[in-house]
Amino acid sequence: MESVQAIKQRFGIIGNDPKLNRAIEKAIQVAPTDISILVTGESGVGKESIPKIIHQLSHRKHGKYIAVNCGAIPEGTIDSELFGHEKGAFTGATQTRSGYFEVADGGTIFLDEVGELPLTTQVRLLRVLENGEFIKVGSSKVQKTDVRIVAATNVNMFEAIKKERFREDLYYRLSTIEINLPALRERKEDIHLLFRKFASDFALKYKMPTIKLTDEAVQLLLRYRWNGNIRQLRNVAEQISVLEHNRTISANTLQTYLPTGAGQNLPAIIKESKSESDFSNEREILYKVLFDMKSDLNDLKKLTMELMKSGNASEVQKDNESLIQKIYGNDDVSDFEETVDDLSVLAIPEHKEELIDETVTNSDDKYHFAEEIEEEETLSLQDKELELIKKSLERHNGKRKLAAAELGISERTLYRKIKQYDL
Ligand SMILES: Nc1ncnc2c1ncn2[C@@H]1O[C@H](COP(=O)(O)OP(=O)(O)OP(=O)(O)O)[C@@H](O)[C@H]1O
Repeated sequence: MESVQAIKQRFGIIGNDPKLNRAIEKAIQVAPTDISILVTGESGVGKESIPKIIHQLSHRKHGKYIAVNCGAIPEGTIDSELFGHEKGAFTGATQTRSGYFEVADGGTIFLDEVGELPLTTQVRLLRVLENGEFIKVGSSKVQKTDVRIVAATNVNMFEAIKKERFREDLYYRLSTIEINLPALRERKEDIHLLFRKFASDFALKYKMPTIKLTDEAVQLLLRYRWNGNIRQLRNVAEQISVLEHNRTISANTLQTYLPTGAGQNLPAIIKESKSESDFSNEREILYKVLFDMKSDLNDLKKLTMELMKSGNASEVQKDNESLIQKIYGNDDVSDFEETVDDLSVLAIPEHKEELIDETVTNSDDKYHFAEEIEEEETLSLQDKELELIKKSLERHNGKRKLAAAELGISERTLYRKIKQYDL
């Protein structure tokens, strides 16, 4: 059996913390078995290395290893991604497609952010875990697969179970053995070690001398809370490596790279809250309004599509109560039915293609002009959206739930945006 030290070297894992060593040791022990593993720990602690170790040290190492980020796949397509679909199963399913569980037969699937799986997908997953069976979307044929599942989560699963967002039976089936990775703030000894490693990597990458922290800066580094864990430490090391001319970094300089939100354990410079939601100047408020409008517009688009499909306002209202509540606020929701009283206005024009053709041929210049303007606006809105999301996450110390509530979007949408913007 390979030693913990050898594994750390092989997988580029830095640190000597006993809890980290124990987690790696557990991964080595469980690898030869087919037991389902749940890797737990805050975001950015390095959970992704555990399934890789397990796969590489198992008899499945010549099989496929597929990592799936369950939070990043839209709810509507996740079943088809995981289990595949039959031709004609839904609009756009022009061909039969194999899902990850079919492709990874004989290998390992890593389900990252498993707590984000929709409940219907959880049922399918439970079946695979129990007897290796699954059914493609749109099919009635039961198929078999032999896949080892390693899942990971950074949310409190008991909370999710209590809120009925996660099935209890699936949780116990997934977490036969749990491997927990400690938060960076619990690994004080490793913080400076990791920082030095990242500083030397970035010096090499950017062909600049390695940055070095003064003793005071090291103390600050150790006191800081690192809510974003190793990912945040790495980002800070990269920013400083690129931006600072003076390669000796003082505590004051380091502090400018550390968000000073509440709970960050800093020699507190506490900002006074200026407004209810703390969007502190007019420009920000304006962006927030734009952001909200964009979100409402997307919600309205979704509702309109559903109305066009079903043609039945009260049915759509019943299925979308929370969305309607969100758009119409505390106003009487009968506004909604009034608004959509005349459904004919929503009918899709029968000669859609012809209409589009006309636009292109009759007013070619106008068409291109409109296209360019739209692109520019979209781009700048995207920047603002990114800026707002960053600010909100900073303000809430990386807590997505609070940031999503402040931004008025769902946690899933926020999660996708974090991945999209690589935050
Ligand atoms: N011990 C370590 N040594 C060196 N780099 C590490 C270590 N642990 C994590 N990293 C680096 O930190 C970053 C975050 O790690 P990773 O993506 O595995 O975190 P995670 O816990 O899976 O986060 P999330 O829950 O957000 O997916 C990666 O760039 C990874 O390479």
